Amino acid sequence: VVISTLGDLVDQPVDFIVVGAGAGGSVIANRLTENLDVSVLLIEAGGSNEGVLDVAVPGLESFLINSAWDWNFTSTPQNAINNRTLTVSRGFILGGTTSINQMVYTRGSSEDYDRWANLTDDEGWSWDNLQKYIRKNERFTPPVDHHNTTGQFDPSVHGFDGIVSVSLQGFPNGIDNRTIEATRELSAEFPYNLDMNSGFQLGIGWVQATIGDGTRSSSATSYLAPSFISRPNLHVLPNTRVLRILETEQSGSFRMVELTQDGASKEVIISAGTIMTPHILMHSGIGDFEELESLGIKMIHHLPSVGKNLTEQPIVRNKWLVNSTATLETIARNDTLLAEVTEEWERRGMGPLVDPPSNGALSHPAPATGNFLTFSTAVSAPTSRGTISLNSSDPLEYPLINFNLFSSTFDRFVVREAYRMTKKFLAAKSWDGYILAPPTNATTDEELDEYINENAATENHPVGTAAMSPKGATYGVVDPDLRIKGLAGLRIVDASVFPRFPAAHTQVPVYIVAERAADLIKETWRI
Ligand SMILES: Cc1cc2nc3c(=O)[nH]c(=O)nc-3n(C[C@H](O)[C@H](O)[C@H](O)COP(=O)(O)OP(=O)(O)OC[C@H]3O[C@@H](n4cnc5c(N)ncnc54)[C@H](O)[C@@H]3O)c2cc1C
Repeated sequence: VVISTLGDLVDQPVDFIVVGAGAGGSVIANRLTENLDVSVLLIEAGGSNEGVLDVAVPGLESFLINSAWDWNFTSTPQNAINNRTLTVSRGFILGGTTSINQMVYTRGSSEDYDRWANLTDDEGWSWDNLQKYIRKNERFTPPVDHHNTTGQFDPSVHGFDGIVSVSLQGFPNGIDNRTIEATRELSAEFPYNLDMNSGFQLGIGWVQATIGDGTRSSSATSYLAPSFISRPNLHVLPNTRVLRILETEQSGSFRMVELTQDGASKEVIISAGTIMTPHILMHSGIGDFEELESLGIKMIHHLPSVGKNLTEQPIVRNKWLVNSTATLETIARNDTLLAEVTEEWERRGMGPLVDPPSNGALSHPAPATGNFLTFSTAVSAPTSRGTISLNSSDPLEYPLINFNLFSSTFDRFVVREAYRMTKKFLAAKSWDGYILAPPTNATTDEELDEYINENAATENHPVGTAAMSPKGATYGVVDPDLRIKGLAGLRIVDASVFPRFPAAHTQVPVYIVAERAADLIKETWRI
């Protein structure tokens, strides 16, 4: 049930308070309230997703960046890329960042999760042991154009009964055949991969996205769908920002959030995401004492790893000029055409807006001239590490976000070599007559570095600022069961707990973590 103030809560206190209704928090709120005897208060800083057209229409995703549904953070100047500051988008709305993201569905490789199991000393995080959670999350559905998908994915590795809809593209793209042809011609270096979500993801294949019937499937439309959000034991409080978590009378036990008089009788679960989770912790006195002391924040629990290990994927969006007008720039530049395709989506649920923006950029504003093939190169498992820190004791002020992008020379090497590989791929015969000009004439390492410095951005996939480590380790923020080290009543369930990247986009890994976390919480409380 959606409530507008805490005063609407009648049966206090609730069993659990969940902070943040994004990928992690929505899963926890849903799974814990499957048992009608368990009550949950889910608090979200942003507003409702109901009726927001740009959120629902996959192809309009770029209109959400820097909108009212974005926290609109900015990074600190990044030394390695000419001291540029970078836009940091995070969803400020029910569904969190799953309501504004690009919807690409990738899990990462089996080795990524097996590495998590090693790093945390907990076999429960291995690829094999997480399979049931992958299935609980995923509902693979036919694409909206009902084209024949045989040979475009491997049904044996997918879940068909989960909650978040996933589908292949629902509108043909001008580069589809050229791309598949190129994997045939250059199969040694660019092999066709039937399904990148099998646990082995090298190669080129068809994109899968969190879309059902041509509409975004976010954690709000899935885990908080009407049949769930109407549960009498689930209280959803939007438009409410949590400033701090408060200690109860019993020292070392955290079961209150600032704003409430009566806290949670069992646990508070923080799911505010990689940027805001450490922010809330530090303002609550949980962090590096030296840093907290310098800001005059009351120190409660010394945990120096809070806010450290910030890991982000650098990306360069390489725009190749093409000999075609059938790309998204044509729509983005023409308001009448944009209105037409939006109407087609609203009337029939069809057309070019049923897929995430790709092949060109439906960017806002569109480039004045030219049509482009955007061939992005990113470091999916970067080695640079940054920090989230505070520069004020005011919890309403945004934290300092320093990715330290390219502080590791390895990451830069990867982006340079990846760009060189895009050139090889686009030299296949299937692209003849299509490519008109490269994004840059740079060829040497030095020239490419300058191109990277001017064009690198982030994938908006920050992770790792409240990382898991083995039970008893003197580093890390949470144990492998996601409880904060040394404290009672507090768990973290979001992308901040990743000890390292799965080499993937990040929503699915968060869903997987949260599905397992819900079981861990149920086990603890036998509910
Ligand atoms: C532009 C963009 C494109 C992306 N594209 C993809 C993609 O294609 N595929 C993919 O897999 N991933 C993508 N991602 C990333 C993915 O969506 C996130 O990694 C994922 O949603 C993170 O989940 P989370 O639970 O950690 O945090 P979030 O989903 O961000 O949820 C955190 C929630 O907590 C709320 N919150 C924060 N602070 C407070 C507070 N103090 N009080 C109350 N509530 C608070 C926030 O408003 C938010 O709702 C993209 C992200 C962006 C920004």
